[in-house]
Amino acid sequence: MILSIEQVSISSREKRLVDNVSLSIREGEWCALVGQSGSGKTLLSQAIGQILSPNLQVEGKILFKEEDLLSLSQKQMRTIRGQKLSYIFQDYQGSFTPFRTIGQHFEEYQKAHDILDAKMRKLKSMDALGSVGLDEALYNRYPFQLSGGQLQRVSIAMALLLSPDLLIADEVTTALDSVSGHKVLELLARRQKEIGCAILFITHDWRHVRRYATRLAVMKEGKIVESGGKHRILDHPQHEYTKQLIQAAPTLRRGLPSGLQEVENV
Ligand SMILES: Nc1ncnc2c1ncn2[C@@H]1O[C@H](COP(=O)(O)OP(=O)(O)OP(=O)(O)O)[C@@H](O)[C@H]1O
Repeated sequence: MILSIEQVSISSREKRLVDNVSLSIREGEWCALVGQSGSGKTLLSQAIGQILSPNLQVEGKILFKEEDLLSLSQKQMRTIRGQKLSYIFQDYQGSFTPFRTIGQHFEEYQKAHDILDAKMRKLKSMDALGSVGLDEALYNRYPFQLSGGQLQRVSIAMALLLSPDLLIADEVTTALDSVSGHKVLELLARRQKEIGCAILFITHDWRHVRRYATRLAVMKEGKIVESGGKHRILDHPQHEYTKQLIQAAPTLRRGLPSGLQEVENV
């Protein structure tokens, strides 16, 4: 296992928001985390990298390559984030500083991870842009000069720059139109194969679960109610809530077994 979340709870002063959750992710797998808004998916993913808001308390264990992340200091976590564990968020705009070029973002990211050779940094940045199908000319552009899809591709390039073992992708296509979203995910799937990282993929879109996930966990009101192989869950959901979610998903109601690809209008 690359990641074992063991009996993790997250609480604010008033309330327990994530309740005794356990979940494991294997090397190289694509694990989708689904569930209604407010069920605690984002909080759980933030607990992994210790980027939870300071008003929240977390208990339990999060073993990442056998090491309990919850026992590490912020300084130790900074070396893990980016190098071994990285994030892509829905709000890709917020991940970029408007008055810095794409190249400057790449520069800072690498300097923060002790890549001290300037030539090497430039080379890696250009390579990374190429790896997500973007023209090298974008290096000198500002974020506002790129489309949403291009910016999200830059986010992917940056998140994968140091070949992490685990990528956490939180609703990364929600802010994109469906064509751009589709391209971004196809690219992510290709890059995942090349790098071999595991992905924790938070989504509301069952088409994406069907197409990309290998495993699936379903969250409801702070608990994981069901988890397992994608085909098992899509074809034979056990929990009533999972059944309801699948029934409500328009493209899955047509009754295709999960192994069959349907033609999607994206
Ligand atoms: N810093 C915080 N303090 C108190 N409550 C919070 C905090 N952050 C999130 N919450 C609450 O925790 C619950 C879970 O939030 P979370 O963002 O993890 O849900 P989610 O499943 O990711 O939802 P969505 O699918 O809409 O993104 C929500 O009720 C939210 O309001």
